[in-house]
Amino acid sequence: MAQRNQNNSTVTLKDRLRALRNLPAFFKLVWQAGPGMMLTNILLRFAKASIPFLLLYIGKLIIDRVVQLSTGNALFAATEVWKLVGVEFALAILSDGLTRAITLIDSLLGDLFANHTSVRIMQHAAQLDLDQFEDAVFYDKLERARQQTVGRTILLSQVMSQVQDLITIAFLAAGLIVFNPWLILLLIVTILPAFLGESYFNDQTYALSRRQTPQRRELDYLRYIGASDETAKEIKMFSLAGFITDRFKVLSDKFYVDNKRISINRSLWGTFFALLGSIGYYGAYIFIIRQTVAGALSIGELTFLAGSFRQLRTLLESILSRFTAVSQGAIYLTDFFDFFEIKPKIHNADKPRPFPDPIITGFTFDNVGFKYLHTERWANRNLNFTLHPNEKLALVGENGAGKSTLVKLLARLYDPTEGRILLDGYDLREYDLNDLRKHIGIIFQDFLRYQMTFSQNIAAGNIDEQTNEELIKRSATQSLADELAKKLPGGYEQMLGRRFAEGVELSGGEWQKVAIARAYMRDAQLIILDEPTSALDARAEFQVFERFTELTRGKMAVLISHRFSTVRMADRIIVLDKGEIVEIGSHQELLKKAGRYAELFELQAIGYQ
Ligand SMILES: Nc1ncnc2c1ncn2[C@@H]1O[C@H](COP(=O)(O)OP(=O)(O)OP(=O)(O)O)[C@@H](O)[C@H]1O
Repeated sequence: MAQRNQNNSTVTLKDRLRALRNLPAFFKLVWQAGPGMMLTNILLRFAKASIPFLLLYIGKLIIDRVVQLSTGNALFAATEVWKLVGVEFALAILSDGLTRAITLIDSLLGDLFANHTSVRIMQHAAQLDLDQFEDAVFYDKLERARQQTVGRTILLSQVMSQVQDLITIAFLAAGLIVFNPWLILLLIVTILPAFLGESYFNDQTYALSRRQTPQRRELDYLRYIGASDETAKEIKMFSLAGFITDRFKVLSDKFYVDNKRISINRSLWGTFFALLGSIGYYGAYIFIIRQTVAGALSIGELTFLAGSFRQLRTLLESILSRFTAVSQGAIYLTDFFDFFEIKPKIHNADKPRPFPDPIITGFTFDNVGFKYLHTERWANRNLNFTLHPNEKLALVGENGAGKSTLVKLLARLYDPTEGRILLDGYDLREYDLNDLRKHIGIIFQDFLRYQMTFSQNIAAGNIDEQTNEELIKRSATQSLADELAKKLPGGYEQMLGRRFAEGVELSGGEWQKVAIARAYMRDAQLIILDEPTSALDARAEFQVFERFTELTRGKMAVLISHRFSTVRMADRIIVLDKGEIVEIGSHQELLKKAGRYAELFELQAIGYQ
């Protein structure tokens, strides 16, 4: 793919020409979106390309015959003129029909292309790593790629029209060359300034649009927090609406001013260049008239040549300005293809090791350390421990101690920055990523509240089983969500959330029960619960964990919780501080040790008194 310096927003002619190399890949995508339609489009455009020349030529024949008939010099019958008029009429109708058919197919193909590429973007985004989603540069690329799905459909008709116009020009130019090749030169000289002006302003627009990407994302974000069901509560209570709309206004006004400056310049220069074009045309026109008056041309030839010249001018002008638009489109395409060039760092081993079922020795952290992208601080460091089969491990520590990071490493959402995690003695990276994830059931503290049905919210834990009502019901029963379903008017088919019609909003704890059911949807060997019970009332949490212990018997489990009543149920507890393990042992052992755990435990006990 054409590459360009990401930090440099100015575009050279070389960049433009290089960007044209994106076109074959682009057309391949269009072809994949709708092969039949693309072929029809090409054929129709070929047919349409020949019509302007035919119309002019038949016009010339008609005029010459009419002149001869009117001066009484005709050597043919008057009906011949009517036949020609009939042919011209048929061609005019055909031309109109072709234009409509082409426009229709362009727009249908455009829709297909937009759908096809949106799906491709979603598929590709799904393969990428979590840390790529946490990177602003990545979001800029994603945003630009998304813009291309709709924006580029116009490129398709532009390139096709370009080819069509080139064919029409070839026909018309052949006629002019026979008469006087200098006219063609005159034509090009008068049009060139317009072309250069057009390309200059396109460069400016593109550079501006690139510079504006982060602000455009900010505008989208402001639009979202300014008016959405998830944000309305807080925005109202903190009276943030004014703050948000002011920021929106400042940004959008700046957009407006920047765009206005370019648009005005473009339109002033455009007027001047159009004037040059008109001077060229009338120069040629005068020349043709003089030739006709001198008797070197017939009246029919006069109309044919003047018509050809006028049409050529329009066509050349649009071809040249379209060239800048096409190369511009091709440059935007670089952004689109750049997005597909982003490859996940976390991927499958070439020959993955078969996943152990059952796991024999467990997961071993061997001096594991991890730093998030673009940060200098270690979120986890010097982690050395083994999670044994059948073991229930709890992670405790203050906010930011590195608990969630540890479980994300375990699930290979990130790979360690140093050290390694072993599963049954082999690096986690040697196993198939899908196998690993299939054997892990994980519920995050910031789990998703899908604006879908109750049943789909649970099936999300194992979407292959989305029609397995029995499994869904059993999982719901295990997480106490089943009682909730009984209270909902739509039962398991109840739409949840407020975003769509007839949706019912749940309380924080109710959502957690639904989310926990997802963990039971798969027969995972390791279940991780990252604080999903924080909003449950004391009785519900006790019941959830009582069942959890029962249901995960024979399995490995990792729990993150700030409630010691829950934590103490674990076989072993790891106490983390600033990313490192400070203590490890059972509840009793750690209490006896009278260290950090005992201190935190005491603090909570005092709080409950
Ligand atoms: N996506 C991220 N990018 C950069 N830094 C992060 C990211 N997620 C977490 N951190 C940082 O890593 C450190 C550990 O965070 P982590 O979420 O693992 O803590 P935690 O112990 O789970 O905290 P809590 O109890 O508040 O959930 C924190 O200092 C946090 O700021």
